[in-house]
Amino acid sequence: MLKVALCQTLVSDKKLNNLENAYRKISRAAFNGAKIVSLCEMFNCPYSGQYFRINAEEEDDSQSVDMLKKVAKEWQIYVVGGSIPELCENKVYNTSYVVNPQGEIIAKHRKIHLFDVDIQNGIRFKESDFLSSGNEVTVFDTIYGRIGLCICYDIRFPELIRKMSLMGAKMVFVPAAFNMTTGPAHWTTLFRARAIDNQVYMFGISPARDINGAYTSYGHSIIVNPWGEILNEGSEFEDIIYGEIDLDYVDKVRNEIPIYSHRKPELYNK
Ligand SMILES: NC(=O)CC(=O)C(=O)O
Repeated sequence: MLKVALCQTLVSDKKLNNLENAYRKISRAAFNGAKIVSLCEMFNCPYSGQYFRINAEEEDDSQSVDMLKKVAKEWQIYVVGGSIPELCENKVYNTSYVVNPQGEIIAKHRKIHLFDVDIQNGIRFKESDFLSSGNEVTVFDTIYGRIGLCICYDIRFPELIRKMSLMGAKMVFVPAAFNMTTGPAHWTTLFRARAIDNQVYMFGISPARDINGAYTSYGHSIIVNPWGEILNEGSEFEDIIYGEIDLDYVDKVRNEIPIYSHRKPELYNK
């Protein structure tokens, strides 16, 4: 069994506080036996357009990435570093870095699909006013197997998670920040659906809810198994959500319902 932890942190506009809080939460999760620990989307600044560029960091000169490397090495764990605003050639990306137990970056995902929505009587958000989009599907290898990684709105594109699964991922991490319109409506269903679709473990990692913040996150960080069952789910408050993962269970479910050998992509992959 593999212990995984999701750190649902309360993110403020004080970057150093966010980094210290993330460092403490990751350390506590590792002390409690977690071997893979993940943070939420935009763990170093609020998930709101006006904060992205002023908090953006270049990969080679990043307090946030340095913290991830330090804590991963200290505790000999994998850290999925939620996401941060990444500055590169004057563009800002919503980027997740993954660090191995040696403190090295082993993967980097730039959010592919930007959250541009306008929901009547609900949320209006235009991420593309502030951010540029990534264009790569991200999987990475660990001693526990291959893992997929995407960010928040990316989960709404089933083809993306299917692609990661076809590339060999048995677990998919999704640092995310759903809100009070789409969270109650879609969060749980999306994670359960992608888990059942692809027979993978799905991990959703949200910031804690800040009702006074510029953007109110839903919270409810979640772990779903390949059968679509919720193994653990947080509340709206700060917390660490743990799950015991059995990767043989992925194979068991895939043998019982062999969708990968039954699929007929020639009919629908046009
Ligand atoms: N914030 C996002 O990127 C996505 C989201 O909140 C949603 O899909 O709903």
